[in-house]
Amino acid sequence: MKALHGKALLDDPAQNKSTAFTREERMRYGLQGLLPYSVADIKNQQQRVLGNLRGKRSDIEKYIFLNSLLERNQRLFYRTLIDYIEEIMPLVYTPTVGEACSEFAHIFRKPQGLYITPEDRGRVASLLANWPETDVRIIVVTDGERILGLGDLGANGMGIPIGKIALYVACAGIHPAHCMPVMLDVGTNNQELRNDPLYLGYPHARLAGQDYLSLVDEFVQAVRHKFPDALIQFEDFSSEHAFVLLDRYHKQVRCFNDDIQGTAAVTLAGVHASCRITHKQFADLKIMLLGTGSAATGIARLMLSAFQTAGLSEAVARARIAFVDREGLVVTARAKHKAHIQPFIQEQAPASFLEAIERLQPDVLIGATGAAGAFSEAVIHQMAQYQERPVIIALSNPTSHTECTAEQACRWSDGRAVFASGSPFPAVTMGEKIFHPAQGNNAYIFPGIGLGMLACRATLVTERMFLAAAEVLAAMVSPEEIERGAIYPTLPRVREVSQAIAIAVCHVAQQEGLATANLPDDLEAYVRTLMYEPDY
Ligand SMILES: O=C([O-])CC(=O)C(=O)O
Ligand SMILES: [Mg+2]
Repeated sequence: MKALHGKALLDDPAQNKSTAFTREERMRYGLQGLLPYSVADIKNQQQRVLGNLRGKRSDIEKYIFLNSLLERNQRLFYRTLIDYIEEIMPLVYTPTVGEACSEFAHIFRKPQGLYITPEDRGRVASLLANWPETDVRIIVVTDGERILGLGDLGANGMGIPIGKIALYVACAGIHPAHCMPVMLDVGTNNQELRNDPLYLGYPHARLAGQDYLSLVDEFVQAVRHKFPDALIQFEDFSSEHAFVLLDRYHKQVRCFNDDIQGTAAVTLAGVHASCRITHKQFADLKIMLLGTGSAATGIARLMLSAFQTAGLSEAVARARIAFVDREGLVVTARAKHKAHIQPFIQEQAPASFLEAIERLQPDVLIGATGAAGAFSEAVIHQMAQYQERPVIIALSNPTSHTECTAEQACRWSDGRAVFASGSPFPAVTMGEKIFHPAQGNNAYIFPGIGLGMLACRATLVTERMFLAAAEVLAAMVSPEEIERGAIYPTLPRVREVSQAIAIAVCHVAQQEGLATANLPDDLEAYVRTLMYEPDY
């Protein structure tokens, strides 16, 4: 790290300690006179941060405040995020990050991350060379076409890679200097954005076809060249591009798609854990998925492998997974199907959503539609009619797009639903009982995958790593959490979860012959040494 002095030191977010510089440091670094008298410590500074934060009237103001803290004092930001994760994660991630993306061009303060546009074709490598860090290990990239459940937000989607990177640091202890958020700003088809005089992105229709693919290719190749140890996380692409890009790169480059694979692993973990509440065998479950996008398809694919691992034949496993969309059960009789769900289409008579629940009587209902309210009262009733403890997982983000709220799932099932959701919900009180809904967000998975990849330097990310991550996560749900009806650990345990997932990733990488790092026997201690603990 460059040795800075005086005002430049106070202006560097990675090195700034502000009022916590000691008298001795103030003398050594030419800071005398530049700070008020009192010497604070990080705990003391945290109290000031929390006071200011809690005084803000709206979540978006809190987001802006926290983001400027990150730009002033990285260690204080991360220390506070880690120590108060239940309070602060929803402000830097879902749901607030959704609003922050929608408002991105209006609340913009200071550039963060790397932007690549079609005008940079042919010189993407030189853009990467402008990045101030040299040892990049984690890249989160989006093209902004499907931001959470909010659709095409163009370059406003930069909020997502920034938020995901904050979670890599807070939830898995990846050092901030190893992380790079990237916006592949290929334009937007959101006319309203393009008409906004304050819009900051490339103000044209989206690149398509070969023009699009060749720009992504150039980016991926430039990363390989400039940052050969980096893992690329694809985030919030349209489903179509998500599958095309994953197919194109996953056997060549260290990469994964979080919406397909991360969401699948977190969901699989929740389904596994739910069996401890419902007292069912995993291999006996029937799963119904609402939605046919990247998340739903990713879940079906991973679930299929998990069922086979549990001993089912491929045919039997397939028959346990049903898709429903706007038109009802997805069956062969219907005219057109998306290629990626082809393997899961059932040979059955058509049925509406409610009829499909009646006919198939699924144990688990999973929503990944982006369609608010898709789990209506009638749907939850129908699930509760056939299952003593229906498992309802409403994945869509942000909260405004959730399939149903925790309160709805609880009330409409007479308190019997086992519920989890992508965005957080507060506890629900019903009579004497308090329900603690768990958050089934890929934040429990991707940070640990990244940490594991950083530890073992595997050349590729594989499905077995996500299966292992799901098993680890499910096994970490404590008896007390299960007792409370939760199918995920509480958020303050997320660093412990990420560490365990990282170790599992190392094991899989070794078994699959993909690890290139020399790993010591005591992986637990080793992984812990890699985890950044922000402090002065
Ligand atoms: O960002 C999140 O909270 C989960 C996610 O990947 C998505 O909804 O696209
Ligand atoms: Mg996403």
